[in-house]
Amino acid sequence: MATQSLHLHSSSPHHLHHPKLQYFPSNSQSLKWVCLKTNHSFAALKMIKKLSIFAIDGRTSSAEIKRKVVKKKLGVFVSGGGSNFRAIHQGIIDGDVNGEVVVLVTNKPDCGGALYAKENGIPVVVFPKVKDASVGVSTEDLVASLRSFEVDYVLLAGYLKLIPVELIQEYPRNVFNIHPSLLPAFGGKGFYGMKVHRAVIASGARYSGPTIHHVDEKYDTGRILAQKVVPVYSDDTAEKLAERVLHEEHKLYAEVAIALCEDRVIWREDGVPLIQSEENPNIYR
Ligand SMILES: Nc1nc2c(c(=O)[nH]1)N[C@@H](CN(C=O)c1ccc(C(=O)N[C@@H](CCC(=O)O)C(=O)O)cc1)CN2
Ligand SMILES: NCC(=O)N[C@@H]1O[C@H](COP(=O)([O-])[O-])[C@@H](O)[C@H]1O
Repeated sequence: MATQSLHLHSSSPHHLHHPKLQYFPSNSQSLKWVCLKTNHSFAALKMIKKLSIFAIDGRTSSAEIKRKVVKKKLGVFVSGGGSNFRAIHQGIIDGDVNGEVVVLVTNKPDCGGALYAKENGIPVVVFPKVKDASVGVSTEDLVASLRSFEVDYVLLAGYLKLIPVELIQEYPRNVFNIHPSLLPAFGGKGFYGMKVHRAVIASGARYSGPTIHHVDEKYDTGRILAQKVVPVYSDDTAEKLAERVLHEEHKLYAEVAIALCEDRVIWREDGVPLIQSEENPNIYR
């Protein structure tokens, strides 16, 4: 593979024109890093700015480069089995998600997600306090705890309690949730777990699917970031539909986690979050 030096030019005030930052792409996939001469490469420039100045011996792939970027710290909230949490964690283990789960928060300290966290050495925080028990933290202590873990993003994954406004104010654009229907349909207070799928089937809807959205003060009213359509069949039970939707949830949340950890979630002027394409930074969805 021919090697080429990377001369960085940006209209940003932080010119990154460093003759010593030589990047020798080792495969065609890395070529996108070469000739960053337009504003659209600013995301890539930010990525590179985080890298130390280092010589690349020509064997380093862009995936290895990504791994040298500082990992994002994730705080995951669960109330049940935690299969979405495990899907995100598997994405980290596989090297696809450039992050780490630094804390698991739950209102059910014995749930499957909490047990998985303990088995994997991930600290568990109980919120809100369990009734009539000393276990659990206050809202103030929860926020302080997330800050102490230096959490960058809060990901709700089957968490069944209302996130307090104090946390949302502390993390104004950094809390996301997955819901098992195509919001705004079948969302809000009372719509969680199998209740959602039963309502979808009872309505006669022909399509359902997961939604990942920004979290605001109310249940399921935050702006939508990502969705995937799943067919609803005439003979579907709530359990069969739940299984079909959950399969797509795992893929969608891993995709969103990858984008978040690569700073590829961009906010439109009207407040809608978009995912910037990894292949072409001019494309958003
Ligand atoms: N501030 C926010 N908090 C939470 C949101 C949100 O969008 N904003 N999303 C929920 C997750 N969720 C749907 O995606 C959801 C979870 C739970 C409920 C609900 O009605 N809960 C019951 C209590 C259930 C229980 O304790 O077992 C209730 O509040 O009466 C609706 C939607 C997470 N938090
Ligand atoms: N309204 C919130 C809600 O219903 N969330 C849903 O709870 C399930 C948790 O499964 P998991 O614990 O295996 O990830 C998921 O289907 C998620 O969409």
